[in-house]
Amino acid sequence: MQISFTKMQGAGNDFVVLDETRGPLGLSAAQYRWLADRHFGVGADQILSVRPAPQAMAGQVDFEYVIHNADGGEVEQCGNGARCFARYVFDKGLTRQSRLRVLTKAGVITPQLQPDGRVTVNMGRPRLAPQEVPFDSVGLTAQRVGRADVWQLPLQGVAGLDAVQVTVLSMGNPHAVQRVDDVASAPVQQVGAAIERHAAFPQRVNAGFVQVLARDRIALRVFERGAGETLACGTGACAAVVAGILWDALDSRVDVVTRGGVLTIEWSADPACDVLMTGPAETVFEGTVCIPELSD
Ligand SMILES: N[C@@H](CCC[C@H](N)C(=O)O)C(=O)O
Repeated sequence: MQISFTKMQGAGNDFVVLDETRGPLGLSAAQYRWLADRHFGVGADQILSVRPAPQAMAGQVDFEYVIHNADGGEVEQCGNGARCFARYVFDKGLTRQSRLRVLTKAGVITPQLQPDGRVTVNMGRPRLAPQEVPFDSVGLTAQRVGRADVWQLPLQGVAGLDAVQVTVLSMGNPHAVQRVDDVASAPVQQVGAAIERHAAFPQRVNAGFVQVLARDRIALRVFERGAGETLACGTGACAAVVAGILWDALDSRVDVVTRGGVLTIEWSADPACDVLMTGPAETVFEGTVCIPELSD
């Protein structure tokens, strides 16, 4: 099957974007994996499928978008992807609105194109209750840091560590955030992979490593569920800032320095309030590709 695609990136987190506004392409998980493969396919951290608003929600949302990780699994939310999505539908002439209501698996988000080319997305409220992550805290102990629970997560000797301390929350997708002294030398690969598949996270988890540089600036690396370490993770940046504010280590507007660029996150510290994320979203190239017949 031959398909057209657009390659995009937001702070170096890269995407293959597929236009499914005229009907679903019906790709299998193996075909998503193939598209994401950097050696045999196009190469991406995630695949974004752009769909029309479902009929039952016409008038309430403008579009729907579906996210698949590089491992082929469908997931709930993607911050950098949400910005690329908004840039894509506007630049392709699929809408003339600069503010959109977009249905995702985790609910409705509202991206807004900014005059400087960046995109701000209202990512909704953070979900802090363990069952909403989901996070199975049975048998684990927590300590209170500021207003956050910091859980002792056993690792059984991964990277020489018995346990790591994480704050757990959902931005529509699950995150476990830990504070480190030096993010550059943090064992993100080994510890991130162990946290991603830790038994306490029944749907696996994205693992964030945060170095607090100032009350309005952090450095962040994220080992993403289903994709490994990426150059930036938008929901990971939101989760890190929410955790840092709850630890009383950050103010309400924070620049997040990732390996691929800077994202600005705003949150008022009220759990009922939404998190705002602002950052870049750019098209890299367009192409067509012949996808092999692959089933799972
Ligand atoms: N890169 C994304 C997050 C993509 C999904 C994530 N790997 C998950 O499995 O939840 C972002 O920018 O938020």
